[in-house]
Amino acid sequence: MESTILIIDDNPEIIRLLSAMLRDQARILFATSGLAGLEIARAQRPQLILLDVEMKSMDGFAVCAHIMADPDLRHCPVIFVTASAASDSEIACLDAGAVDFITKPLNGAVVQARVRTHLRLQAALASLETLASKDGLTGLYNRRAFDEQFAVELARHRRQQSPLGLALVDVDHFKLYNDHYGHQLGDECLRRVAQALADCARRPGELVARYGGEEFVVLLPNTTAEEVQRYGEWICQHVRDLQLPHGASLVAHHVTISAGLAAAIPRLETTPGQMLAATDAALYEAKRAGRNRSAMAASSC
Ligand SMILES: Nc1nc2c(ncn2[C@@H]2O[C@H](COP(=O)(O)OP(=O)(O)OP(=O)(O)O)[C@@H](O)[C@H]2O)c(=O)[nH]1
Repeated sequence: MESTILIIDDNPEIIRLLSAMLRDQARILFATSGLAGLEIARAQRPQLILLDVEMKSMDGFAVCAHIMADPDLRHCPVIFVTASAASDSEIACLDAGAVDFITKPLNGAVVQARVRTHLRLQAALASLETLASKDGLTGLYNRRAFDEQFAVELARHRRQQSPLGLALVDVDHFKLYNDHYGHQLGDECLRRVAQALADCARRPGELVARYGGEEFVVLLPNTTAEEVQRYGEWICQHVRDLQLPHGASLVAHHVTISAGLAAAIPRLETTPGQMLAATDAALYEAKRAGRNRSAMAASSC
């Protein structure tokens, strides 16, 4: 994927020069003021920002402070472009959160080398982040990523007093599936169920994760109890519709799932652990009632 670099400088001549130096390395965006630059950065999420220090209305340090304070932007590396080569000005740039700085007059080879290094580092970091947040077998988010997002969403729904839905999904008689078909086909079955759950996540913000083993968890933002109940029925049907043979199942001839469901407008004292426990109890109830179905948590969280 081609990288994107945002140049923020109030001197169009510098923008033209930098663009000419870097156009073979990345897609170039530019802004001639700090405010416009921040807007473009939020909308386009560039891989690197080249930021002029000495701008008139909002200087580079102020822009950098906004970038560092924004959770969506602070991972984007900033290289300051400055006319001053004095060491206290270098230190000020690095202290402000920049990863590097380039001094004027601009030297094409130096600019290209520094930018290349930071784009490489950024790409390596992005693939490490993917590795750290995704489950290797299914490609879904892993439990760590889910736990992080769940905490964020719970706090947001508490603030906005809107209902947050949660589903805990378990493949029925999966031990028997493994015993019958072998571990490799068991893995393939988990991939197919994971894909089916991912296909059912259609609303913005819905997050499907592998919770562990043959268990999956789904976060359903702004979803009422009735909607969560319908969602539960829908995913059970969707997995039934896959018609994956399960010759050893005690409930059907094909692979089925059970789902525990909960929805709550979080109170001040509601914790992720409480909501998960309520959902887990509902999953237990769905299993107890015969599997191949969903059940709603009885208690409000
Ligand atoms: N193939 C495969 N099997 C896994 C994986 N992770 C966990 N399992 C298996 O999933 C099975 C889960 O078994 P149980 O917890 O007894 O659940 P179950 O057989 O589905 O029974 P119920 O949930 O009560 O319907 C175990 O046999 C695990 O070895 C995996 O990544 N791949």
